[in-house]
Parts: sequence; C-alpha cells; structure tokens
Amino acid sequence: MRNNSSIKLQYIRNLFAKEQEKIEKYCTFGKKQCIQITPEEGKLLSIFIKSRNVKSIVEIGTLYGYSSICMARALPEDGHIYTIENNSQHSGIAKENFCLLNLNSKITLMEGIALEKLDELSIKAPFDMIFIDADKGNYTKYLDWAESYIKQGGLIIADNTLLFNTVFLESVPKGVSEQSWRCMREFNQRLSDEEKYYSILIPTEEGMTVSLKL
Ligand SMILES: C[S@@+](CC[C@H](N)C(=O)[O-])C[C@H]1O[C@@H](n2cnc3c(N)ncnc32)[C@H](O)[C@@H]1O
Repeated sequence: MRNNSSIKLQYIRNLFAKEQEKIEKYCTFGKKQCIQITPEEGKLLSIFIKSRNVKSIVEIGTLYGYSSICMARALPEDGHIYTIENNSQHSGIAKENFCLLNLNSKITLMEGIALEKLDELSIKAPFDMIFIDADKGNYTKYLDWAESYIKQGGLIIADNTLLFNTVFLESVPKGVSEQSWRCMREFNQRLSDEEKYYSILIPTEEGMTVSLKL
C-alpha cells in the first residue's frame, strides 16, 4: 500500500509539480523535513494564487521557506509575501534560501511571535491571502485577524486542519492537546459558515482548509 502511494505521488510530481520538487531540495539541507507542505500542495497554492490574481500574502510559519518560495514564484513581479517565523534557526535557513533563489524583493521575513507580527502588519491591510501553517492552538486567533484584514474575495488557507486525523472524532484522543483539538474544530466550524465563506477541507494527508471570504 505504502509503495503504491509513493508511486502515485511520484507520478503526480513528475507530471505536475516538477518545479516544486526542485525547490524542495533547497529547503531540506540534506535532512528530511516532514513538516513542510508537499510539492503537490505547493503547486495547489500556486494555482490558487494565479487563478485569483493574488498579489499580497501573509504566511504564518516559514520554517525553511519552502512554502514561501512556492508562493513567491507564483506571484506576479509586483506581488509580495510577508512570512512570520519565531524560531531563529529556521528563519536563518529561510533567509539563506530566499537569497539563493533571488527572492528578497518578493519576500519579507518577519522574525517573532505571529500574533505580535500580525498586529504590525494590520497597517498594510487588506491582504489578498493568508496561509496559516504554525501553532495549532492559535488558529482561531489567526482567523480573527484574517476576518478583519483579508479582503472580500480573498483566500484563507490553512494546513494541518485534520489535526493528525483527529479533528472529526467525537472526543479528543489521548496524546493530542485538547486545546489544539478544540481550536481546530472551532476553526473549521467557523469557516464552514456559508454566509461568510465558500470553503472546503481538502483531505490531503494533513488536511488543508481553503476558504474564499465572501
Ligand atoms: C509546519 S512549519 C511551517 C512549514 C512551512 N509553511 C512550509 O510548508 O515550508 C511551522 C513553523 O511555524 C513556526 N511557528 C510555530 N508557532 C509560531 C508562532 N506562534 N509564531 C511564529 N512562528 C511560529 C515554527 O517554528 C515552524 O517553523
């Protein structure tokens, strides 16, 4: 089964996500980095950006810069990403990657705690898109911010919204933070409000919720 699924992924990558697979090599530094998005997800974000004419993006959770790089490449020349990271080791590597790929003019890396940096970014709002990929227990707070500062018709996209395949269970399983579990359920519930959003939770391995703000 596992073999089959890796052959399936390789088939998809070879046909549709070659560029994103190449970029991935810059962002691993020889170590397997399992917490960043996959090349297919990088391509999916690129398609959303191109099809909605997205020009301004806020990203929460940079890590080594992989998703930022995928998104920056999909943006037009005058597009820009503000990406937030609070781990200085991660942001150091991301900075090198942005330099290596000549993306400094398109990406601003903001080092610090997401909620504080979002506050600073409010002055530049509204933004076309937010990509949330950081601490799960704060997703609803990030959504509060997005509700005010993402423009109408803009995109709110979040990774890991299946919370290790637990979010749909009736109660929080052992080993999962109750606060994160409750937060993720509330996050998805809020985005399912059809008066305010047009949304889907894509059943990727980790789950990716995609919402158009109405
Ligand atoms: C899943 S990784 C991001 C992966 C990245 N988006 C990608 O796909 O290439 C999550 C990152 O968020 C950072 N992070 C977690 N909580 C944060 C917070 N409150 N403020 C800023 N960064 C945070 C972590 O240090 C980690 O590097």
